[in-house]
Amino acid sequence: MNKIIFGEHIVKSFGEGDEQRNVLDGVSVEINEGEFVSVMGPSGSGKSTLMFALSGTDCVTSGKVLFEGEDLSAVSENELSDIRRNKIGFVFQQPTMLKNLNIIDNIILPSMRDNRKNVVKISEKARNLMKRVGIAELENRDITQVSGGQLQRAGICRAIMNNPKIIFGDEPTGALNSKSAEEIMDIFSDITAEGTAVMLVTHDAKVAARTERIMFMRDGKIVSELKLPKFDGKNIENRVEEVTVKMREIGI
Ligand SMILES: Nc1ncnc2c1ncn2[C@@H]1O[C@H](COP(=O)(O)OP(=O)(O)OP(=O)(O)O)[C@@H](O)[C@H]1O
Repeated sequence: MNKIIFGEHIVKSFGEGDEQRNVLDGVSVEINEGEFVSVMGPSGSGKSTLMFALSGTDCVTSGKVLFEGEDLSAVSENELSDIRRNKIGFVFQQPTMLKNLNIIDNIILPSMRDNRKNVVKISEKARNLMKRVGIAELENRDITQVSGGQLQRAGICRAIMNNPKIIFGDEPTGALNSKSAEEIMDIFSDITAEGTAVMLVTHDAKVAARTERIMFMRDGKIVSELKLPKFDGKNIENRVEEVTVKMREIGI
């Protein structure tokens, strides 16, 4: 399996002098093509900071992040923004969409930046993705005229427009009811089956239980990992129980 990301002994500190604190304290992590992974841990344990470090959003204080073998701290600003734009997708709890654009325009906007001439092709791709995630009929709606789950589906379409190698999700189902959350997790599962890796940061055992590898963080370190078989639609209760037991074990 191809390695997409390799983070080696990542340290990220904030503050100076006596105030300096390692929010990531020597984290090593590997994410492979098509892997579905999640990160859990108490509030403030460094989950989002890890996501920002692995995605090149934020630089690391020491250690390395290799993206498909390329050291993110050694590439130029332009190369880094190319990687972030074309190889990485982001999905947040609240999709950040522009209010004056309808759903499809919000989805295609980031792809248009490099490719103004291909608007027909890009729109066609967006329509296919919207169909796939069940929001085909909403393309002309204003972003205020759709549900939270539908908006999140649009956010996922936007994140996968450029066929990224990996999608990072920060509590992507945090604002959704349980049915919508499950549907979003089904979409992530499908995406990983096609080879795109997905890494989710979550507090929700049910979300983590859908992934295949759960990293548990505490005080800036990965203190434990749980591997689960690929989810086949069955026995979610047992998976949630396994995650919950592990959470209790490490005091989350
Ligand atoms: N830019 C920053 N400057 C200073 N401290 C920061 C900065 N970003 C994060 N921190 C601190 O780093 C620690 C880890 O933050 P992080 O957001 O990674 O935690 P988290 O595990 O994602 O928490 P939560 O579950 O609450 O989202 C926190 O104590 C936070 O206050």
